[in-house]
Amino acid sequence: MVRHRRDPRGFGRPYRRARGGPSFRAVRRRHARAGRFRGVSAGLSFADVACVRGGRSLFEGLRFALGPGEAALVTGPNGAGKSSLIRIAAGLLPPATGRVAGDGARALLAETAALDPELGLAAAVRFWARIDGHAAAVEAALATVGLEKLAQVPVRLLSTGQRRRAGFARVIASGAPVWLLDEPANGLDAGSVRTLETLIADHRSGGGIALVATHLPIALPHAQEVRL
Ligand SMILES: Nc1ncnc2c1ncn2[C@@H]1O[C@H](COP(=O)(O)OP(=O)(O)OP(=O)(O)O)[C@@H](O)[C@H]1O
Repeated sequence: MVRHRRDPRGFGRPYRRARGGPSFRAVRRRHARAGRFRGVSAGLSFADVACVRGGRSLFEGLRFALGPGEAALVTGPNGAGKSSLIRIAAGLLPPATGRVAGDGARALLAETAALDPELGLAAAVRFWARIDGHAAAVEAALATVGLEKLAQVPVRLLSTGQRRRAGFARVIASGAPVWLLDEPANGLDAGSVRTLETLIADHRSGGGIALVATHLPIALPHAQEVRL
């Protein structure tokens, strides 16, 4: 007899494992983890923000507001200022004018993963997770991005896509409700992009926020579009 179990993500239909897809237990675990922001307020807003770099105005009057479970997709041609916008959101670059406000810790996935190349992967991610007070979250974060078998491998030996996923593990392990993702799909194969989309969806369904700058297609259902 086939036992149908309700989809743990609450889609109201039985969970059917796709070929090569995650097991029921894995999905349920991931979903439970993603639910950790319920009841915690998260927010991110830009009010009339302008950005000037090297004396050149990149954008001005930028406004948007994200609440729990929401996402924004930042798009635009090369040099439009997508990375600059993410850096402003992360507090690494001051806006020329306007105000950025929000609730909850922010985690940044930038072009470089900022992981010590000489350390083993788990140790390198743990370095940041400790600072964020979530050292115990590293193992699960590596498993979530499918890198658990490479935990002892020095970061410098990882492939481009693996390094990207390692950066994502760092974001997950931070426990921050606000994710700032700069070109998260760069270097990822098609399967890893699907995983990335699922992780962002899980994060949002748990009340997290995602601000995503990308020039590659990423499915972000019901996201606001910020076009530069
Ligand atoms: N530190 C800096 N000093 C001066 N100008 C800078 C600095 N960093 C970036 N810029 C300029 O700001 C502009 C926007 O750069 P940014 O990286 O934000 O664009 P982007 O939209 O992310 O581009 P891409 O799609 O190519 O990644 C570029 O013209 C870049 O040369």
